[in-house]
Amino acid sequence: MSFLKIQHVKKDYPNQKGVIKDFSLTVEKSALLALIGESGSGKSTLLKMIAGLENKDAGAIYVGDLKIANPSERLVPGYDEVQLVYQDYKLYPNATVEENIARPLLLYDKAYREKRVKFLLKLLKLESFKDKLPRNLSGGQQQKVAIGRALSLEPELILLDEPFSSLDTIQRRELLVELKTMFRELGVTVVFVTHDLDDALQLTDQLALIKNGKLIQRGTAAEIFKSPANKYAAHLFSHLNPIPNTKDAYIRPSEVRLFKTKGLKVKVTDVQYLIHYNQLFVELADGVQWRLEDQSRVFAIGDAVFLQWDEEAVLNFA
Ligand SMILES: Nc1ncnc2c1ncn2[C@@H]1O[C@H](COP(=O)(O)OP(=O)(O)OP(=O)(O)O)[C@@H](O)[C@H]1O
Repeated sequence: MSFLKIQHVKKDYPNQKGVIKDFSLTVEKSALLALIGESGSGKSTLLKMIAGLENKDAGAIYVGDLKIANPSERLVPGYDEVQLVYQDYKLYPNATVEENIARPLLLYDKAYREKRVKFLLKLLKLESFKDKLPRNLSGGQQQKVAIGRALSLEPELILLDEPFSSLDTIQRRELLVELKTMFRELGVTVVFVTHDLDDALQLTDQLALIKNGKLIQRGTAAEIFKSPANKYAAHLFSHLNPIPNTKDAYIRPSEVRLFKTKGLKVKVTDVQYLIHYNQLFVELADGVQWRLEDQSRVFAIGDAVFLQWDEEAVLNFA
């Protein structure tokens, strides 16, 4: 059953119309969903509206049975049930890790507070850092404390707005894998905003693609890879080679087979050594540039390569 329901939400800013355009999306309870879109597509605005921290112009948002009101309708904006964590989420600099996580629980019973904080420190593997100040932690540990603080009030929905973008790739990937296990254990529902498909796939394979304030496609990574709704969705997964003499048809580099004879003849203009294959930059007869994957690393600059692919692999957007 749907847990988060976003129904026909619209948003204009005074100087920017159509930031969110008739946006509808549902997310199941305990699901982890990545909301992917390029910069300025409206991701942060949407998350803030889900958290009740930004006014919507139209539509409705429900978290379970809770109808999210606009901040203009409430004395204190936001909800304990929905926690938003973003990159600049500030920890209290002069409070320890333990105190930072306990802070939202100050009004709760002491025994409950201590039990909850102990549970979260263990869950986040921060027990041995509990007496440290944020500045003495790594970036990844600081983000875990921020997540611990967001989890302290037992929210049902966690919204992550690119909170890990300041971390290096290795730290970020490790943290995402760790968080995935933790979120699953807790059964909390998560919407993770990112513009990076690789990051999204570390946490989940449930994707929603947003462009210019509109939902482009919703599905698993495999579904969207196989049947992308448009060129934008297809392009998130890989480079697209335009097929000559077609209106809007493309083939992915990974779908093109390379031969020394027979097929479409192209010439190698550059070779790039990548981890799993050599990336070839090639030129077709009419000057069109393509990229190819040379798995056996046999072709060099100046070589002629002959290409073949299956018709079923062609992506047609005409
Ligand atoms: N408070 C605001 N007032 C006016 N315009 C805003 C405001 N917040 C965002 N915008 C504009 O709305 C559009 C969507 O912004 P938003 O931050 O939601 O996008 P985003 O997809 O999260 O982008 P990014 O990935 O860069 O954070 C942008 O064009 C932005 O300039």
